[in-house]
Amino acid sequence: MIIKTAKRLLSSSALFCSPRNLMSTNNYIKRVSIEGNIAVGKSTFARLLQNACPDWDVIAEPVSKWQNVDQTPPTASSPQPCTSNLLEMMYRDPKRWSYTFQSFSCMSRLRTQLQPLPDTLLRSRGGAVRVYERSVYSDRYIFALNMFALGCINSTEWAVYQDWHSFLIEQFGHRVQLEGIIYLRASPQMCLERLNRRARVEEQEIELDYLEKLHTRHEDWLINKTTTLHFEQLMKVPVLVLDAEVAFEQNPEVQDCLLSKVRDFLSQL
Ligand SMILES: Nc1ncnc2c1ncn2[C@@H]1O[C@H](COP(=O)(O)OP(=O)(O)OP(=O)(O)O)[C@@H](O)[C@H]1O
Ligand SMILES: Nc1nc(=O)c2ncn([C@H]3C[C@H](O)[C@@H](CO)O3)c2[nH]1
Repeated sequence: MIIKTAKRLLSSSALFCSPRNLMSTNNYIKRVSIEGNIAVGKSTFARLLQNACPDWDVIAEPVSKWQNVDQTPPTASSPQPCTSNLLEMMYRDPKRWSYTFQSFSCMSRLRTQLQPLPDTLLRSRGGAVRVYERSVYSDRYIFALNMFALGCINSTEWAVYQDWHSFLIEQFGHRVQLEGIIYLRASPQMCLERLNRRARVEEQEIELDYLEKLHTRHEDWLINKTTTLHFEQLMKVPVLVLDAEVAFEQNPEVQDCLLSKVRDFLSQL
């Protein structure tokens, strides 16, 4: 009877409905987002986490969706799907495309955060962990807010964005909450260096000033706590700050140190 009930709970979205995401008496799902400036190393760190903790469900930021927005479904007469690169459009003409970009990025993040848990995660012993690269919260409190401050989103667009963002987050409630945030922190200069080394074509025009503004947004939200937030639970989410200035990619000792900080953090959530 208990097993049947647990199976039903695990296989349904009821999993997300209780205040602490109860999976069974001793088992919780812990959802954590990795936040940080552009090119600080979130994807690299996410891959490191996935390799070190194969039981965890680590979900990448849906950048390729933004680079390939389907315009029309393929038909018999035109079998090649026609796509546009919204990331490139946003960087090329931010005043024209920032609102469109934020609505699409936020929707894609929401979809990601609402994805049902895979069976492997549900079976994991000692509690399930899901890690997202960024979240619906950084969409608003880092990027959209910054675009508004820069005048790339006008006040009507900002009011509309905030209205539907608040409505959706309130409607989905526990299903889109986070139990923790990992903040990868490095200087904007270091991020620019990594960004240039990575050389993503859409990002060629990004300047230090833009990364400095985004850095300040992260600091205000996650360290100084001066950003005005609109969700009570978000104000209380614990934040683990990791020094991402160090080159951890080729350094197993630094990797082990970072991983143990993450494990300790998760064990306390
Ligand atoms: N700790 C590190 N030390 C040195 N280089 C790094 C480090 N972390 C990442 N890199 C390199 O920096 C570049 C950017 O890393 P990555 O793509 O992981 O950044 P990101 O934070 O996911 O970027 P975005 O904000 O665009 O999603 C890559 O070339 C990666 O190899
Ligand atoms: N304007 C804007 N709003 C977002 O919500 C957002 N999220 C990510 N990005 C940019 C940063 C990297 O170039 C690239 C990959 O992270 O996409 C964003 N840009």
